[in-house]
Amino acid sequence: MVVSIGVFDGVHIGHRRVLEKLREVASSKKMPALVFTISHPPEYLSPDFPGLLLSVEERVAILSRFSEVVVLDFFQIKDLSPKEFVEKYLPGVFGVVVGRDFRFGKNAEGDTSFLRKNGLEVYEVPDTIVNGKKVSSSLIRKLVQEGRVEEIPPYLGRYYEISGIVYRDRQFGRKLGFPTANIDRGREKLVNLKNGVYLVKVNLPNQEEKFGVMNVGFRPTVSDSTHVKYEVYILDFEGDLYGAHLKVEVLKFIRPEKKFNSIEELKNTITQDVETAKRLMDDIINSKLSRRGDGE
Ligand SMILES: Cc1cc2nc3c(=O)[nH]c(=O)nc-3n(C[C@H](O)[C@H](O)[C@H](O)COP(=O)(O)O)c2cc1C
Ligand SMILES: Nc1ncnc2c1ncn2[C@@H]1O[C@H](COP(=O)(O)OP(=O)(O)O)[C@@H](O)[C@H]1O
Repeated sequence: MVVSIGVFDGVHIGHRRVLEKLREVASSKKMPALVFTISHPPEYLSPDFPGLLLSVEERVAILSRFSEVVVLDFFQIKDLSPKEFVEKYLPGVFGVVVGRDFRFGKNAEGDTSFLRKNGLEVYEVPDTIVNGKKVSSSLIRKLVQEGRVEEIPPYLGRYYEISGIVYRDRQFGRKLGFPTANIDRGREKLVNLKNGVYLVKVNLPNQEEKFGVMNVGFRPTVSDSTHVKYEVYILDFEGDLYGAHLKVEVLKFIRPEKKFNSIEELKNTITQDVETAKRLMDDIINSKLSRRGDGE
């Protein structure tokens, strides 16, 4: 068997190169491939850690498109010596495909030379560089936190996406004329987008895709909560989404969140946000159509 080991948070294009190499080595050796994904990075324990890009379930769902996947609980492996790690997880393994600087075990004492000494073939995949920068989960987390979502696709390989179950709230949105699906992102500590309004594309449970406007933040006009809320007003949609699982691609930052002096001002601004979103949506649709017209 050939394995890959790492956190793989985000499953970005650098991770994808490692996964492609894993598949290539496994098929050339006619061996099965397996990814060990470590539930959390060591930085998770630091108070400064901004949060994961994906929940472990979301990550496993993406990794499963490339290979069989097994989750290693970080809290169970973090104190193993390199020798204990190899004995416990790598018996019978032929080779290991990892990124550069791969470390494992207690105090990150294990490295690729330790693996080689223990008879394993090691395939090290070089760093992936985009725009002169090394692609990394921490670089993408920073772009998410700064709301720079349009800059994310070259590193992540797709737009940043949030997902979760739609929950019921106090139903003020529909009174305002803009019902919003509130998304519960789950219990995991996930990175938060900068507070503000975004153009998004929503994947509905029936696989239909709709554009929308998402507000991320505390809703200072109507609440004094400090819990970050994710809520989406879906364009050209009517229906009940309570309990549904939504995936939301975050395409563009529109404006920061504001505290308005009246509900009327809030309502007028949301009306403008919807106009802005419709214009941007038309631009996206037209640019796709014209690209198709170029005969690509
Ligand atoms: C496009 C959009 C932009 C929003 N912008 C703001 C904002 O700048 N400030 C704010 O306090 N609330 C903002 N909100 C949140 C509204 O206050 C919230 O949707 C409304 O109070 C309904 O809340 P409910 O989910 O509790 O029913 C925005 C909502 C949407 C859909
Ligand atoms: N265009 C739409 N965009 C988002 N949600 C909608 C839309 N039309 C209907 N809904 C439904 O309305 C609910 C949101 O209404 P809202 O009054 O904001 O209530 P709540 O405070 O419970 O979120 C959504 O969860 C969904 O079920």
